[in-house]
Amino acid sequence: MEPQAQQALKELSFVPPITEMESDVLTDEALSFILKLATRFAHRVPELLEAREARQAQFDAGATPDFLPDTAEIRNGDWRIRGIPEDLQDRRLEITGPPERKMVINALNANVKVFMADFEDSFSPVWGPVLQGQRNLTDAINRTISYNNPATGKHYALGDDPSVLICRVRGLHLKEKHVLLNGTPIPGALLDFGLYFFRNHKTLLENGSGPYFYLPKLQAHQEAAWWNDVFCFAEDEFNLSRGTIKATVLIETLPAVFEMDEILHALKDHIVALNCGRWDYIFSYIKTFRNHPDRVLPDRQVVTMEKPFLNAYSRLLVKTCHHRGAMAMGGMAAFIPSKDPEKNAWVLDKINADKSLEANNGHDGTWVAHPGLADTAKAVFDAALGERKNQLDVMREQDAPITAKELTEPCEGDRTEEGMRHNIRVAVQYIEAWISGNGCVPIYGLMEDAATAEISRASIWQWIKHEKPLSNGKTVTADFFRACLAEEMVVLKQELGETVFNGGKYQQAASLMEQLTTSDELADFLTLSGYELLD
Ligand SMILES: CC(=O)SCCNC(=O)CCNC(=O)[C@H](O)C(C)(C)COP(=O)(O)OP(=O)(O)OC[C@H]1O[C@@H](n2cnc3c(N)ncnc32)[C@H](O)[C@@H]1OP(=O)(O)O
Ligand SMILES: O=CC(=O)O
Ligand SMILES: [Mg+2]
Repeated sequence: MEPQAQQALKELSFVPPITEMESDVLTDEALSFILKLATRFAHRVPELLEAREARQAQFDAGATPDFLPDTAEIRNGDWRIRGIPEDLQDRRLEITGPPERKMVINALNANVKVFMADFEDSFSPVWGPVLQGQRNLTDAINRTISYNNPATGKHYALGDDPSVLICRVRGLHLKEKHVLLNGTPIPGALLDFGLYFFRNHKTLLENGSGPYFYLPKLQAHQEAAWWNDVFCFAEDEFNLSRGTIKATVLIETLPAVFEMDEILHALKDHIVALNCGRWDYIFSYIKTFRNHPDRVLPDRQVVTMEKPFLNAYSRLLVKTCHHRGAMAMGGMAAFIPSKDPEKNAWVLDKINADKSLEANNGHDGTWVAHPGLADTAKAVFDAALGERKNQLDVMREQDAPITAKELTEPCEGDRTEEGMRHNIRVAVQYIEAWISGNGCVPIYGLMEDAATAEISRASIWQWIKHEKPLSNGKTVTADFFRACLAEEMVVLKQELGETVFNGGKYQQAASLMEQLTTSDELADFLTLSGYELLD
């Protein structure tokens, strides 16, 4: 064993210890690289997270987010990002999904340009699947991936022209409790990044692609600078030229929308795009304004991209990106196909409307959650782009300036008892799935993942906090919520059937939901308490 690898095994520890079965992914050489990353960068993450808290304390005291006075020079400066590789020039349609074996093959074969393999919102980071996800992606990159479905006998293999692969790593708030550096769990983001980069960068580059990443849930440009340091270190370590790693940053927190120029600037050698992660963004609006009674959101169903604060976010993202030569990706409509043809036609109409709004705002591409939506979404962007690969040329100067007031506009709409009860059933079912190891599930015809479920549970917390009246005159209190939760558990048992209900972790999910919803402080992420319940 190389001396460096021996060192890695001394300083990193594993709980439980690495098994023979895991040593194909956790090789000595891979661990040596993870150790270098963790030693150099892990200690800066708590500082970044503390800065988030300090900022939130100001919002809690009544401040509202705004553009930063100290970085006006960056916003006013004349600079552009380094550039966009050929295989990322056309991103009109991207499919997303957790890195499960069948899903990876289906996504790479779908009628899309890019597959975002997701270790974040749609993934429950159980240790085994974290490692299996890495194996699946490496097999996909090596073009050796295949899968036999034992239930149907169907064989899955890659087609001739797989889509471009981008890996979304975990957010900075999530630790990987199975890997410790001097006794402290390392950031999940560093493990996901380190393994994917180490295992695949060479083959990706030989295949004419590259190590491409989606970075989720950033709240400040200092976090982008941290990622830039990680990327520079990784490139230097493997003698790769600056800018080999390419990143797309999700703008999915309210503070980050005020720092888009700064984020692009901090990562300018590496960044190629920003993306409107609308679900986390809505969740972040709730979190940021948790103490602001005038900014309590209505029923989740009415908070659509047509609402002024969300439309302003999409338009400002397009404008900022195009000004700097970066692509502006749209986000996810949560609808998924239905087996009922009439319902499915309705779903496709919704997809068409949502994607048309994005294309008209100037986005260069968008996301779908399911291959059955790909043709519809792609047709919208095909029509908008014409002969072009993207619409980087669209500047929409008529949008200037988009103000802080527009971005933080209160959102009109009803708060209903049915909306609240619906949120309870969705959140309980999603939490149950997540703590059982499944990060993305269809519930009542919608794709639910960590970001969408956060909205469901945080909305109720906010309604309780501000004792909001519902459209039927009742007031939302903790006791009222508890009574509704008990009743909705009975409904869920009926809907799911006794066998599924009793065989699942629904009681555990309900008690986590109760704890999250009635606590004095709004918990940062449901996945933090959820992770304590995971293997
Ligand atoms: C807020 C955000 O962050 S959005 C991004 C994160 N969220 C996601 O990535 C959602 C990804 N989507 C999914 O996980 C799934 O579509 C779900 C869970 C919503 C529904 O999945 P299923 O219940 O399996 O759907 P369904 O039964 O209709 O699937 C039909 C086929 O499509 C495949 N499929 C469904 N979604 C996807 C996908 N996203 N990528 C690739 N294939 C998919 C299924 O594997 C299945 O394949 P098969 O016919 O070969 O067996
Ligand atoms: O990650 C995407 C989102 O909408 O959240
Ligand atoms: Mg998200």
